[in-house]
Amino acid sequence: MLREQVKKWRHVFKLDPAKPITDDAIHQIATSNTDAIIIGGTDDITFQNTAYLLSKLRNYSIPYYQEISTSTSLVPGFTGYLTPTIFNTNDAKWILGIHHQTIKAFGSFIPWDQVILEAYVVLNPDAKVAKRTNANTNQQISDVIAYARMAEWLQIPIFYVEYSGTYGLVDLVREVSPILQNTHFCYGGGISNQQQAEEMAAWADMVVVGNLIYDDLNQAIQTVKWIKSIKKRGES
Ligand SMILES: CC(C)=CCC/C(C)=C/CC/C(C)=C/CC/C(C)=C/CC/C(C)=C/CC/C(C)=C/CC/C(C)=C/COP(=O)(O)OP(=O)(O)O
Ligand SMILES: O=P(O)(O)OC[C@@H](O)CO
Ligand SMILES: [Mg+2]
Repeated sequence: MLREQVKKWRHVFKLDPAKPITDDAIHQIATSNTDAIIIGGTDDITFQNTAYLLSKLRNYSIPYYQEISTSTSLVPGFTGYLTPTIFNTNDAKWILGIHHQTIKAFGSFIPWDQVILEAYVVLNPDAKVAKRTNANTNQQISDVIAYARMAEWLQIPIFYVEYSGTYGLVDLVREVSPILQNTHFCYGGGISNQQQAEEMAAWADMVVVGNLIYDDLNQAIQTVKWIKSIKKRGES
């Protein structure tokens, strides 16, 4: 089951189809010992730019997942599909509304064993994803803990604390960490150096590195060893 594979991920790179990247950079990412590559972003994601990245990644044995942000950019051929639901918005369309429309359109063609739900809590008010989804980013730690409990209750495979574009609150990640037992705890946002990578890896099950790929590829590649060398919570 893909869902069981995903729960083993410790380090993941997120490639943005809207950003140019060289074949050499893709090669370095795909052979970096990361656990998986996610392809996704908020703006300017198209079938064409997603299919282009998929065509490059097909040369490698690493799992590659599409994180679906629009139904028109869905591309067949990925190892699996990550489907976000935004917990901290009042706008129902980003919770399960667009999902309903997409499921209605695709009907029996959906490969359900490849589709994995991610419960997002979006916390950087300046991120495009926060603006797009009308996220209520002004959350207390106790609010995020309650969202984490909901993800466990609903048996959602991934709980994603998303600070896209900025480094988040370690205290928040530390306090949410023990709540999640069966749901995989993902942190993403602003990882750009060893200290940040290690701090978040101590509490999150999985850390996502995105922008650093485009800002400083060599440093991004190093995050794999930094994150994987840290024992995560509960490990002796
Ligand atoms: C044939 C085939 C491939 C079939 C597969 C069909 C399939 C998998 C169906 C699944 C059905 C389903 C449930 C689909 C969901 C459809 C959908 C579009 C849902 C909406 C998802 C959603 C809430 C999107 C909001 C945006 C978002 C959360 C994007 C995720 C990526 C992300 C957080 C990027 C970070 O963005 P940011 O850094 O802010 O911005 P930039 O990177 O652009 O700067
Ligand atoms: O791009 P950064 O800030 O590294 O964030 C990674 C990921 O969580 C974005 O969805
Ligand atoms: Mg981004």
